[in-house]
Amino acid sequence: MKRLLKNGKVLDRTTGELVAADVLVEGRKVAKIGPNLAQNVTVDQVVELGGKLILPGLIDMHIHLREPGFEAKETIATGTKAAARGGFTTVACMPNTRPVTDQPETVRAIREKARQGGGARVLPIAAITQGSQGKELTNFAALKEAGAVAVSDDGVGVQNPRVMKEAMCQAAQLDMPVVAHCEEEALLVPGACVHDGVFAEKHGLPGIPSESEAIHVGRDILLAEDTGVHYHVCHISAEASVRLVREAKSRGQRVTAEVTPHHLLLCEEDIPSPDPMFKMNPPLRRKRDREVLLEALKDGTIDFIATDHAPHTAEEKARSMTEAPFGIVGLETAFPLLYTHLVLTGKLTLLELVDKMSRIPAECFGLPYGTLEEGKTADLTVVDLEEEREIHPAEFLSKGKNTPFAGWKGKGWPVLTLLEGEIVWEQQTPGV
Ligand SMILES: NC(=O)N[C@@H](CC(=O)O)C(=O)O
Ligand SMILES: [Zn+2]
Ligand SMILES: [Zn+2]
Repeated sequence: MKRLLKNGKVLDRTTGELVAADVLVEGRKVAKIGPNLAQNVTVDQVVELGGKLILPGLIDMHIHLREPGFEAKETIATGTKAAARGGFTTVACMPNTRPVTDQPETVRAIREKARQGGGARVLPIAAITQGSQGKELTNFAALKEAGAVAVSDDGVGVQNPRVMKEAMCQAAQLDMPVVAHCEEEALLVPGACVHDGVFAEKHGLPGIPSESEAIHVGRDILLAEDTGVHYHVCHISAEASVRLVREAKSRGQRVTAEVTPHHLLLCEEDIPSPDPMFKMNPPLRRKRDREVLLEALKDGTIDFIATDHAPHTAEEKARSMTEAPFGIVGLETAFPLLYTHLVLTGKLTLLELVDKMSRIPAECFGLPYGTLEEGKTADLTVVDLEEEREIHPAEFLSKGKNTPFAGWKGKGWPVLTLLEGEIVWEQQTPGV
């Protein structure tokens, strides 16, 4: 199958400018990129792009697909469709399912289901400890052999430093990244649901202090130092955590970090009222933290963006601020939100944003995706940079409608997504 994406634009990596180009897809690969390719080839299908932007398929190294066990929140089928609609072609899913992804069979089952569902490439992340209980390590070698790309107990922090140290030693031997949800439970109070700051104070809500994150970041950097492990910090949110990662990187330690769109765009001051749509872990922190996260993303201290797409049911999110589960969805809004609020405002260049959502996560995890190049896998996302649209959660393909961004307007909507040369999502009616 030969497919020509005609009259598109691509990002010139040397100038950062948009240049007119066609992309010829042959089978699973990008065969050619250049102007007016139509003159020289016969193809099976021509897709007219009308000047829209062709990007490498986006990569999200932190999402929750909820299957097995929590299919009311999301399934592999709905989550990967949501990914495709958001322009993501590769997603890494966290192991806090039921059962927890702590067995090779579960890893294989997720990969098999994802292959059938077909919306996006799914890379399972397996648990560090059995049941993510923080006690007994899982069998990293067997999990890797089954296809796990990393280990994480996301959802909870590994409380015992001895367990974490042993995990790092074993992961280093197998060259598996240790992906850490950083949270020290000894610093938490029951019912803690928002940052321990002005909003918590105003509404009399129990707060989550920044140190509960940073103390694990610091601890883990120390523990990882002599092991040579690739240590990755999930959803970094606090200034102190950023400072610790920066120091580790300055010594050449193999530490990476991700930040979510919501921590880049929102802070505690933006929470209108005690509304569980603004409840996520880690919480929205101070304005100062948000500014530091953006600076750190720009200067490379924070490597890339991951959504932490965390779907929950309407019923669960209708509970009170202390009772509702943590987490918000992100796959279907990440690119337009960040394009509109970081690129169009001049805080990041388009090339920076795209790299931090494709090339860099791929490089950090050694994946052969994330760039638009001849000869590479044809994972592609076409984006409309012009049309402004409003976010309507009812239109999400994800089962989760839990977003604090409902009603926000933006540009930069993905309109066409190709996975290994096949169209996996295409926008039908404008405005949907
Ligand atoms: N981030 C969240 O608020 N929630 C995540 C868990 C997690 O990522 O720690 C979830 O699984 O719902
Ligand atoms: Zn987490
Ligand atoms: Zn998560």
